[in-house]
Amino acid sequence: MDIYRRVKLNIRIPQFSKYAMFTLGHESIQPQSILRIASGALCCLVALVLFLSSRSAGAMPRKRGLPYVGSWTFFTARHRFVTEGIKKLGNIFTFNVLQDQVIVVAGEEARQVFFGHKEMNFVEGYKVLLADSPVLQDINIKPDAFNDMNHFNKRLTSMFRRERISAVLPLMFQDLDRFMERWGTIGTFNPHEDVYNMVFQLTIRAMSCNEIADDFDVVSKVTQLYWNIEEGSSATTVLLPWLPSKARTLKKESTTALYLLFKDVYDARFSSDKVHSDALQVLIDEGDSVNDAIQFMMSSLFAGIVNTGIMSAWMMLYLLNNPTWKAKATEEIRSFIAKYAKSGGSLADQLAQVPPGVWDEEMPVLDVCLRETIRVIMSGPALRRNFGDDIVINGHKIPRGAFLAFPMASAHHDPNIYPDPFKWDPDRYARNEDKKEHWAYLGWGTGRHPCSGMRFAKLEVKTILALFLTRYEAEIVDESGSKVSELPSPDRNSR
Ligand code: HEM
Repeated sequence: MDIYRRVKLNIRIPQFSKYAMFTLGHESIQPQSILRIASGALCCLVALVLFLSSRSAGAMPRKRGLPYVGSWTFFTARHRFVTEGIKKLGNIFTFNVLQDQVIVVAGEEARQVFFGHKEMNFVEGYKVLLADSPVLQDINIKPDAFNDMNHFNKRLTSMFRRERISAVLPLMFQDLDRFMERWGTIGTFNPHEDVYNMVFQLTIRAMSCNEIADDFDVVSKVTQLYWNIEEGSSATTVLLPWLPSKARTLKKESTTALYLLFKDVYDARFSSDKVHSDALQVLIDEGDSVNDAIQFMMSSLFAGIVNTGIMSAWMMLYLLNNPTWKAKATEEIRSFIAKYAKSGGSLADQLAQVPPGVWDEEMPVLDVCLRETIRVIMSGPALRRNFGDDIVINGHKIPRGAFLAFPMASAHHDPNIYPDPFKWDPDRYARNEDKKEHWAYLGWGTGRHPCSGMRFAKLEVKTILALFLTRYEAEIVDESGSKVSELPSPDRNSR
């Protein structure tokens, strides 16, 4: 049996002042100062007419942006841009990004169309307005069959078959064990770094290849390339794709480096007789070409890591800050160890003996804690593009080709659905608060695009928390080492 260890979690406090100042300085002041430079009463009159016409009956309220590029803030502080827009302009408003129209919609009626209508195109919405997932075409390589989301979802299903999870679960616990060993028996760590890194490790283990997952240094290299690519998707790279920039060059170089790293592993497999049983082998066995296999491994990193990392880190913090729920969660895990871990070993070995079906379906306490963590934390907008005919939402026409943004916060933080919405309270599901309106809970998506990685994401979060809670006594401290009794709010505007 492992000895208990003590660890202090060092949490990073977000810099709110930066965002507050930005609110005043950018979106609202800038258009007025331009008017002032143009000077005079005529301009003021024009502004007044524009303002009044945008509010007249039937016209969709409009949030004005900068000349030519449109609403830059949508890319730099998306959550604030959207929630302030709804507060000022109501449950539908529009703005421009270059020549494209984006329409923000909120409310129950909007949810039905946004998530349920067959012409609301998921891939186009994210591709154009987010553009952060690397595709091989960016580096002039053509995948063979990996052309759409269906292909990716089909391969994810193969990865998450129960027999595959049974095979990979012990390796995931070995990874976590090795990772936590590096903390020693006492010390501090930052969950927003170390927990993300654990998620990287688990994702690479389950969805790429053992050659990389076995070597922490190579995993770190992949992690660095991942963040380079993420940073290469800034407002500038999305809005001004023709503008040469350091970020874009770094993104291209990192995508190439990631491709070559995966390709070396793929090629080495063919010159060796060793039998493998990892995700890459599943892809090879399913007949994927080298480029399709690499595109899958790259996409799985970008589909899964950020959300899973954020939710695992915040769930750890919420549990440590709520002794009652922490005790319930720890008890739940211990009861399964007692029931299933017959052959002993380290805590990691014992947890690996709990069957996949139990992780999937029989952990109501961890499930409800994760559900609540996602509700509180997930606030940014989901994105779509209308690929069908014009449709009507909230009394306004959504033209064919328009982009749509639906802020998750408009459901998750609506006090009429979830009273005291920023309070972390897993008991609210026993009170059926999430059943008050249709599709009031969106944490795993709904309608036509529910999350296809949900089962694996839940497994990752639970394995990290299970080993952590049973192994450590922990408290939360700030950067100066003082105990924190109230958690800071998440930085909702970071990408
Ligand atoms: C805690 C972690 C996660 C959360 C909270 C989460 C949440 C979501 C949400 C809300 C959506 C719907 C987005 C929309 O409607 O615009 C979604 C879709 C999706 N997620 Fe996740 N996700 C997580 C982890 C993962 C992982 C680990 C993977 C795979 C490796 C994954 C793969 C996907 C895919 C492929 C879709 C699109 C499905 C489709 O279009 O059919 N997710 N996820």
